[in-house]
Amino acid sequence: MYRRIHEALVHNPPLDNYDVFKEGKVQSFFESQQAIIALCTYLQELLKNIEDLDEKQLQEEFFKLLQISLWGNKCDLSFSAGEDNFQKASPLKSLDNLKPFILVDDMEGIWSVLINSKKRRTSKDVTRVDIVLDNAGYELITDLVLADFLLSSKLVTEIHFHGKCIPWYVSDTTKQDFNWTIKQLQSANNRWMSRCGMNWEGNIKKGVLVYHDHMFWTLPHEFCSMAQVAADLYAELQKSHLIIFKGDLNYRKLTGDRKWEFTVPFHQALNKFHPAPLCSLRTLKSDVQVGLKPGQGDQLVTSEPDWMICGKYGVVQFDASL
Ligand SMILES: O=P(O)(O)OC[C@H]1O[C@](O)(CO)[C@@H](O)[C@@H]1O
Repeated sequence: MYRRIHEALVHNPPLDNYDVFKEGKVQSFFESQQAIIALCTYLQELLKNIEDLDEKQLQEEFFKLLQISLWGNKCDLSFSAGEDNFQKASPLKSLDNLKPFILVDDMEGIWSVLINSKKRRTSKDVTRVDIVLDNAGYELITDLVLADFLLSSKLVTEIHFHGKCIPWYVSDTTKQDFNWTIKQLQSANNRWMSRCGMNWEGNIKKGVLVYHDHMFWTLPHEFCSMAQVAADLYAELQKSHLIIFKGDLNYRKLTGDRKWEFTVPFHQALNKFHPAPLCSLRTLKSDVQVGLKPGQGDQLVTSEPDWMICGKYGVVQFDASL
């Protein structure tokens, strides 16, 4: 459907660049303004003392921002059928209450990759994290905040974002959305927001924050076929130390969208897709889930029949093997 909409527009200049979902995405950004201010303020305060944080404190901050990025995935215009589901509550205050809804928590494994690579790094080495983006609006801000923290803490030296070439699943991020968001922050009437926008623009200019897009992300293939279907993209991802896949649709494509038993290991469901250590930050909106403990899924089926599609639960799921 999204390709059809794109096709209809692309053949009809001057509408060929028109994004029919732009209005919804812009509204989602402005409706989440208080949450965005809270996040930008938190980040700027954190950056003031980032050099003084010890390893434990750095880990705590990383876990917080990773969870913020996970729950940012609740804000999605395809899930809410275009209806209002913006981030209204303060994202930092709600983290403790949301913790019980994380069904798989592999944050420690992700941390090990980052801290070990920081410790091993010489001044010439690059540590690269790739973030395969999902929704624009509030979720994208959470991803940019996480990226800024990773760079500023020197846990990594480069962040590569991957977005969609055409408007997709209503609110998915395109290059236009990415650039628009950074411009909006720069010119915002709030000093912390504008400082974030200026820093991020600076990081783009320095080449440590890079935006990529590729048609593969809007083709129907499961990710285990990437090496054959899009060898160039697979080779690009192989340069990464950690790939973060955001959102439900990416999870479906990681696991081949099959009706797996809940206890099947994530590694098995990836079906040999291992360009680099990878993780998924996803709130559950569709009926595929792997890597649960025995009985965990069955218990939820009984207590909450719509647990897989209601967007209330989340996973931080990691696979290290190559
Ligand atoms: O933006 P996300 O997290 O990828 O969610 C998209 C999901 O929303 C839906 O469009 C509706 O739930 C699913 O088909 C799809 O997997």
